[in-house]
Amino acid sequence: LIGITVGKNEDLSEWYQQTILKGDLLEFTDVPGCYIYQPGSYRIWEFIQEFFNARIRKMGVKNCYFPLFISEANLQREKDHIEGFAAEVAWVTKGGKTKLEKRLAVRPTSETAMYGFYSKKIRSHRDLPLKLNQWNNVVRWEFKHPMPFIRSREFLWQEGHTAHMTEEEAGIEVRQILDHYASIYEDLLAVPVVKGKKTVNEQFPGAHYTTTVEGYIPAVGRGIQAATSHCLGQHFAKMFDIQVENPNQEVKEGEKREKLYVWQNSWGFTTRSIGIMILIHGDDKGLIIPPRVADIQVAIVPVGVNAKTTDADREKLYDDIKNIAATLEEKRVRVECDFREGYSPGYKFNDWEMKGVPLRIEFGPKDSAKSEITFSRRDQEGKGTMSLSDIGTGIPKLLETIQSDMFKKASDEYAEHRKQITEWKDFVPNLNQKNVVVVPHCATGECEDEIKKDSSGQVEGQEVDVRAPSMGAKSLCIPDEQPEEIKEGTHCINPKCSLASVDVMKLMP
Ligand SMILES: O=C1CCCN[C@@H]1CCCn1cnc2cc(F)c(Cl)cc2c1=O
Ligand SMILES: [Mg+2]
Repeated sequence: LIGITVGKNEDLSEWYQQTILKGDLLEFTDVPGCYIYQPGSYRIWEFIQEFFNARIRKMGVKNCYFPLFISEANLQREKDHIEGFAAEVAWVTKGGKTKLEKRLAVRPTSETAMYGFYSKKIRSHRDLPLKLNQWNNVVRWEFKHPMPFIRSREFLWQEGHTAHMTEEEAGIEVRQILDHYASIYEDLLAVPVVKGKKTVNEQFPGAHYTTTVEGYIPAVGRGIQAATSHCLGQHFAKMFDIQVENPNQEVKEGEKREKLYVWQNSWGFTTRSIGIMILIHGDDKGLIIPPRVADIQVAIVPVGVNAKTTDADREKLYDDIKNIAATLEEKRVRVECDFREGYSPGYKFNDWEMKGVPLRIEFGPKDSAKSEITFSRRDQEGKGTMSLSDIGTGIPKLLETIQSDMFKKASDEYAEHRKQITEWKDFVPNLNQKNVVVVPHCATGECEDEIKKDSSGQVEGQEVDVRAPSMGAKSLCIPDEQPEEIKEGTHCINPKCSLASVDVMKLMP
């Protein structure tokens, strides 16, 4: 088992592929864009599910499951919703040898699979709010170059779909969910994100507005969409006839109540999050898994055992190691004792490093004599020691320190590469320095397109975006956190923009 043979900054996509394969997270198949999620990555997905399920349960969201296949009639219910997506839809046209009367779409997202049911289920305002979520897989027949976790033809996600009496109530939930998404990234995956709103160009056409959390991949030098929470407005309610009588209307005897369309939200978080975590935290030795999502948080490797070691001594050493593990497990630390025969400690160290295990403990006769352990953090060079009597409190604390140090390192790097500029002359050069920029912008679509055009060709030398060849700078979001004041008369970053002054700053990759 050899280590990663290429540097992360030398050849990112080769590094990434070796890191996820040798880290036993994922395996390729003979179907392009479809991957095997090995236990290592599926366990991370389970941590995310456990965390998010607890949050949404408190909000009254219930999990459910809708069919994988969507009739063409249903998919077509919302024309402009899918006209831009038609090329991505995968179809089933045969059952065995039998050609299907009507072909069936494999769900690319479940609005059209769910909202016919919503129309039936929601009869009166008393049926509101309706809040359903499903954990499932979706298929989108992407033609851009696939990248494991980041862009695949099939991926796992959760998709939440809610219906509310008012726009205000819907708006509150959109933001609550976005905060939970930010919390999954920051508190679980140690990945910093910027919360904001998508511009009209970048939002999902079926939405009233789209909020988003945007990550940043230092190795690529570009931002990445990390999760979205949309308010769909009444758009789908009109399409699927989801309406209730107005409960607040004053009506005279016998007068009919007016009907109101419900306000809907939909929100999604995908396995792309695992790829983002790998790309941000990994180093030249491969994976680094944040302790809160590490299946194995501590690997204990016996050292100083050799041919001269008597069986009795080795048994004694192994018993001591089992006691160390028991002490840690009592504190709910996830431990693995590596008693594999026939492998050197060095081999084992390399193996656990490639699997990204955040903390390694070595224990041998010398440590035993001093009643201490020797430890190595995966996120930092060097070794430390800790007396056996302290490990029950010291190791859990050390794991929490590793978690927060990983987050701080990534946050500092994101902040370092997020430049606030106001002059067009600084725009392209900053992209070339792997920065994302916060710029004054008029927020019009035309202006955005012009900037994209004016920053694509000229950006030679910019790292090729591992996700897709750079098509120029597209906007990531209008950050919630706006600079305290934007000086009066500040001009849109686009020198050709005809508007006099602007009042928003936008994050551009
Ligand atoms: O992003 C989310 C969160 C979770 C629920 N859905 C929304 C909107 C999804 C947009 N979108 C995204 N991709 C799509 C691809 C398709 F082939 C078709 Cl037919 C539709 C879509 C599509 O509507
Ligand atoms: Mg897409």
